Amino acid sequence: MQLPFLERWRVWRDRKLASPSFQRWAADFPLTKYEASKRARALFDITAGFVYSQILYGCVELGLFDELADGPQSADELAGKMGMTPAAADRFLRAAVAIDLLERRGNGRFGLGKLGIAMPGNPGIAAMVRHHRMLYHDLDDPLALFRGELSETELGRYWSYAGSADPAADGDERVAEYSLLMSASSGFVAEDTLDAFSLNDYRCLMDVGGGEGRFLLQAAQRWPHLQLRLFDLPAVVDRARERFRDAGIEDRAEVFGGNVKADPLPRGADIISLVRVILDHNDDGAMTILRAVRAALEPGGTLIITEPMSETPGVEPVGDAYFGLYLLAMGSGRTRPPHEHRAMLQAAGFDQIRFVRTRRPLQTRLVVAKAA
Ligand SMILES: CC(C)=CCC/C(C)=C/CC/C(C)=C/C=C/C(C)=C/C=C/C=C(C)/C=C/C=C(C)/C=C/C=C(C)/C=C/CC(C)(C)O
Ligand SMILES: C[S@@+](CC[C@H](N)C(=O)[O-])C[C@H]1O[C@@H](n2cnc3c(N)ncnc32)[C@H](O)[C@@H]1O
Repeated sequence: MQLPFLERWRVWRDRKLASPSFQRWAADFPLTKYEASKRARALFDITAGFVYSQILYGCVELGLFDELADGPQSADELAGKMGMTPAAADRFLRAAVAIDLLERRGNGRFGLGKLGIAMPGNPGIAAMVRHHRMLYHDLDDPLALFRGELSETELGRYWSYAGSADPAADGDERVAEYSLLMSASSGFVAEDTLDAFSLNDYRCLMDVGGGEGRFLLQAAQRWPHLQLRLFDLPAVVDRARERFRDAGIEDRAEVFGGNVKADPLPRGADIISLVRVILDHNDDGAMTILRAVRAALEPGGTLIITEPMSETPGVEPVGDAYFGLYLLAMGSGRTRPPHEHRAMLQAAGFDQIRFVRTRRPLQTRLVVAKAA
């Protein structure tokens, strides 16, 4: 069959672009050389990505960002703390400078660079970086992961509920680690969501899959009239209860332990939140959760879903490449594009579905819906 004209033109163009002689020409020609070098650099950075990640990991493991937050130091001063010879320390520090984690200062000293500067104030990022060792391990043979040839993955073990037939039976030690990581990293998600959507007109917020309660703690601070409820697996809610006690809000915050896929949710909240919850579940599980939420709301009650999504303009690699592979390694769930969220919400009995702009769509996107 003859291809349409546009397709034939694309085939011709791609053959041309693929040829090394054209690439050499394009790298010299004034009108194409900027784009040519941009593309070469982008492919190089993808190739080198793991190396850059390991440098970041090394900085975090060595506590370099906190160490240098108090002022710059030389390689000689840092070498002992890094457990390296001064020459090795110098090589490591130069590598970190090259990717903007650190910066050269006067007298051969090293300080925080324009990317590293964000690290000391955001300990959640360091926790995230550390736990990526498991992901790198699971991705050692990416095709084996896609072909389902790995009998077990490190991330699957870590996120115990992901592969568990009865997640509510999981013990304390299995949930402690991931709950802490989520709590440490939930700052941006909670802040950006609550800045984008006011809860001023609501009476009772129930956070389903609320982890250690960081989202509710932030909501409690902003809206002192709000009653709070947290629903999560039994071993997780024990940790949330402690947090609420420490924050002195135990009289406003009730906790409920259970399995959202099997147990009915308590009724009475006029708004329910699902924060980084739906993406963890395959379509059947996600629909079960949405239906359980619908059943817990009166008609007109509100649901907010806040999580990273697929097909997010400007940050496409985060939804599809990063979380796509992360969730595959975890053993369940996927990021979904907005139109799939909409269709699932409609099928679960919601209407007036709207997407609300968030500050950093890379971290989280927000959809609001009403129980029909
Ligand atoms: C000074 C002049 C001339 C100009 C100013 C220039 C300027 C604009 C400077 C800005 C400086 C500044 C304020 C920088 C701030 C930087 C920040 C806040 C950086 C934040 C970085 C955040 C990162 C790297 C977050 C990473 C998050 C990750 C990897 C999240 C992973 C989440 C996972 C794995 C979640 C799992 C949950 C599950 C299981 C999927 O449900
Ligand atoms: C990715 S974490 C998000 C935690 C928190 N919302 C946040 O953003 O930091 C997913 C949460 O859902 C909870 N969860 C997973 N499966 C569940 C189930 N079947 N029933 C109740 N909670 C569940 C987990 O225990 C965990 O706290």
